[in-house]
Amino acid sequence: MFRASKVNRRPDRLSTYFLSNSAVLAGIALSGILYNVGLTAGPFFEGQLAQCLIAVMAKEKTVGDMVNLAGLYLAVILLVQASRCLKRFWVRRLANNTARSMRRVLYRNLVYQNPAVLGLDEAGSLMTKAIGDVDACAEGIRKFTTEIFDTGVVMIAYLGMLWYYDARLTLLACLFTPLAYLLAQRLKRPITRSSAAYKNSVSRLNGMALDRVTNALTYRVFGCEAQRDEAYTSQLAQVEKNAVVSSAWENAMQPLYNVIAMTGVLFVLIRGAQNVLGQGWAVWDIAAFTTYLACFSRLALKSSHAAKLFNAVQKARVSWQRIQPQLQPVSVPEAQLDTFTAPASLSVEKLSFAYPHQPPLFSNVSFRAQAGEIIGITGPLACGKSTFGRLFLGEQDYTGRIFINGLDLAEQNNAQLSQLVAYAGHDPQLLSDTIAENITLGEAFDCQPWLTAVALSEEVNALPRGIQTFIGAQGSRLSGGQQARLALARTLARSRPLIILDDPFSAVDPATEAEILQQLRMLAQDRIVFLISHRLTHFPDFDQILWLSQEKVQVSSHEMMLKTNSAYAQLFEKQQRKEVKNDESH
Ligand SMILES: Nc1ncnc2c1ncn2[C@@H]1O[C@H](COP(=O)(O)OP(=O)(O)OP(=O)(O)O)[C@@H](O)[C@H]1O
Repeated sequence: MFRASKVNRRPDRLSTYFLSNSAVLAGIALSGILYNVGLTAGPFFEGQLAQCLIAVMAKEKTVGDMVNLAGLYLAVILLVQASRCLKRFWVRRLANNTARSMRRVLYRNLVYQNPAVLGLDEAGSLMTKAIGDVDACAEGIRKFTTEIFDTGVVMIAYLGMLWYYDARLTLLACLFTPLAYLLAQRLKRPITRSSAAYKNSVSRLNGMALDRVTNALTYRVFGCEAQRDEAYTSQLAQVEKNAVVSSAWENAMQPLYNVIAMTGVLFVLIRGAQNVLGQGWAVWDIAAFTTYLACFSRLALKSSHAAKLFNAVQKARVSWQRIQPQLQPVSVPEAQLDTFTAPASLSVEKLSFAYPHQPPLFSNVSFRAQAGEIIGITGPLACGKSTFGRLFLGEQDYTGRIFINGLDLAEQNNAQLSQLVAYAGHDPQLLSDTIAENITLGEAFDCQPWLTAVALSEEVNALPRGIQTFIGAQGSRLSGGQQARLALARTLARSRPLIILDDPFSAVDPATEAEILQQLRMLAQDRIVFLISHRLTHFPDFDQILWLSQEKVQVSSHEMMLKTNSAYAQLFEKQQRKEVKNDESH
């Protein structure tokens, strides 16, 4: 169940992630200001200690005064460091919350996207790449937030201190800091470019690794392993090259920023000494000189960090730009409830479909069906049987209308559609999880009746871990027939008015097919079933037959089809003869 939080409303805006963490931000602000303003206590106490030492040597103060001062210094530093720990904790929490929110939005967007888009983009690798970007973004947010305080606030505090001691000297000595920023601005482009090139090459490499694992068998069978190896190695070399360039741009700049920002120290030493001698713009003692020098060097160091922060933000921006399009708001159901209670009804009116720039696959399909009916769908090879079934999943636009239980399918969103239609396609699409989890998908119900319905319970119960058996990636530890039956169990377990089964028995032997069909008849008494198949063995038992072809679309009973549709009659009789021959040969 997903709550309609701020993040769900505008997940494509970076500010959303900050706004939805206002309490955490308040914690960061409080501890951050305390820590960073407290940092100026360091130079102040160092100056006071230097002055005190001189006074002790001149016998104007005692060693006890010095120890008291050092004790106070220690207490203040402890307080400052405690604030630092708190600030780090809150910043980490902000990054974790952001990463979690982004991952959740990403996951939902991928899962609720049009399945056709998922098919094209390989959802798995898309997700892997996107998660890498989410992590980079969250890390960017963490660094940015940290540096806003550890660099921004602390620099203001140090500057205030310097200004207090000698405003004119501060202006002169700090002139070099903007120069370091200017340089950072100029180098923005090559740093962004090299970072983007590196990230893209890593993404491509990840995609190739995933492709090699997924299609390992195909590459082996077709003898293209060496070719794939070569392509992978060359991409790996490219990644290494890009990593070196990107890291060189990032790291080589730091010493340069440091040198530029520290140049002002020359003025501090000369004019500061003149101040102590009473010949400068201000009148200083040793404490003031020590404090000013310590403050300035820390400020210079911090300003060079600011340039580094800028690079980190640039990197995070590249990642953000890549994932932002995948973080669009989506409408998601409040809860996945089984809403179907009434007996099913279906009305298909003048349904026509053509893929873009292609002639119509079928035109003007019209028929009605009532609860308990099984409709066999067949036709010549590649006539559009699977496409017809998938139209009910809202994958493609069609002309004509489809009503399920009186609801116009075209007006339903993906979530509503999922409540009306259950589907099992060619590809079982099994999860790398247990048998039970593949049926329940996280819901709490008994999966035994569904295993029985697909004639799988005996085989599963014979396994040492029964329904808790892990089936491996894409069900690789099951046979093809077992995979198909498991996918079928998952589909049947969903109480939906329309069940679409696309060639569900291609990997199942005829006896098991007959057993499952018998079960299906009982289970689907209040539902409508589409059974898409080339194999017409059980079509005589079905309530209606839909014949699909470019030339002719026909809906009627099996008997009528035999009399009026010669193509159907020929196909059926040919299969009958083959089955008789097979029986005789056994
Ligand atoms: N996404 C697509 N874009 C364009 N054409 C497609 C697409 N998917 C399928 N086709 C084409 O549409 C036609 C029908 O495909 P479909 O898979 O629906 O037929 P089918 O009757 O189920 O096939 P089969 O007899 O192999 O089971 C085929 O010519 C196929 O190449």
